[in-house]
Amino acid sequence: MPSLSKEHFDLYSAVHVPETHAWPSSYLHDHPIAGDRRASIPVIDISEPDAASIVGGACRSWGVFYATSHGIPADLLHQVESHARRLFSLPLHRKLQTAPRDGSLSGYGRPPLSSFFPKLMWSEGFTLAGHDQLAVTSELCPFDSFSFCEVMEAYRKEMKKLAGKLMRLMLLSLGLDEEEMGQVGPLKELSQAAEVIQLNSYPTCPEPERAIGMAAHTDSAFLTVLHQSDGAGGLQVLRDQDEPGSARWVDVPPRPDTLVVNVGDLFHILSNGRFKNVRHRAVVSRADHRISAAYFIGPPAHIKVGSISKLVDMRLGPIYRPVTWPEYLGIRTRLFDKALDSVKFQEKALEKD
Ligand SMILES: C=C1C[C@]23C[C@@]1(O)CC[C@H]2[C@@]12CCC[C@@](C)(C(=O)O1)[C@H]2[C@@H]3C(=O)O
Ligand SMILES: O=C(O)CCC(=O)C(=O)O
Ligand SMILES: [Fe+2]
Repeated sequence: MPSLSKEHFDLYSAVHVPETHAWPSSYLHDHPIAGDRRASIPVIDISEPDAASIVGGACRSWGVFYATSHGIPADLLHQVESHARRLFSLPLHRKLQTAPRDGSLSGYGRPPLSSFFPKLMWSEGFTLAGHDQLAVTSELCPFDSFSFCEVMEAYRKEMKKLAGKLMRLMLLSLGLDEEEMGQVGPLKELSQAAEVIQLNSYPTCPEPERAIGMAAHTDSAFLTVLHQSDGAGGLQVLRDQDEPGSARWVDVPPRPDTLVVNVGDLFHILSNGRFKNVRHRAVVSRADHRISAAYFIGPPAHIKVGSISKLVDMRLGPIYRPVTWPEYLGIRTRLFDKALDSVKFQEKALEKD
């Protein structure tokens, strides 16, 4: 069993933020927090007839929106959340027993972005990827692994249907017709799509102004659908489309009956840069133990994602070279924030270094 070193400080009983988890204020306050009402994330009823153009507008300008009429049963969302709470409330040594092994992504541990920062984040994660879910969870909680796995599998299926609808709206807004949509892009091999569920736990923090729940990043997949528990919230997105130097963190608080949808790097590539791969982070609070469940959808492992040819200026060519999701994840493991730049045609040299 891995040892319980200070690397695995128990966040749930903390009365102060140790140095290992104290982030420099220059990092935490790199941009101001938006205070004005204009900075509010679009809320979109995705069942409306004109949803595609509104979704397209939100993806271009924000890279994130709230979806209503999403069709995921409220009861399922509650069950996912309560199973996640129960999982994270297990003793640390039990959770560590499920740390990913033998190349698997699934299990308890720090998300990959953690290795790019000298400080630890005020959160715990549990990743469920592909068909190895059951093995991991039956080891973790033998007493109720069946219901945990059933709930997560039901969640995955519902989320996949929703992701299909969302990607259809996004592609429609980019000018693809029904026939083109079936031939190119994420809908072509939807049944084989790669999916990952990431459960995140952000325990209450005695000094929230010194810690970060999840450091700033973009997601790598096509898109992410996020359910967050009620309460103070914590998700923030970087709004950076105005004049240079005016970027601001905007709160994305929980709203009843809505899910948060954000554009990932691969949809940014697919749209040849039209959709914003939104940078986001999670802050923590003194009062709320927050849970989030992120669903990521990407192409099947063997499919290369390149820009849709209709969206490419023939004189300039595509901005990015085509990549598979596993290849791109590998690049991110080495370059993190610079991964997208490294697959830009103009900047190929970076990745060769
Ligand atoms: C498929 C994946 C996407 C992800 C890396 C991972 O292998 C599994 C966890 C995902 C996650 C969740 C937290 C933020 C993030 C950047 C990270 O470090 O781990 C994402 C990764 C991603 O979007 O690339
Ligand atoms: O918990 C959140 O609000 C953000 C989680 C997130 O960004 C992720 O899992 O990629
Ligand atoms: Fe994320």
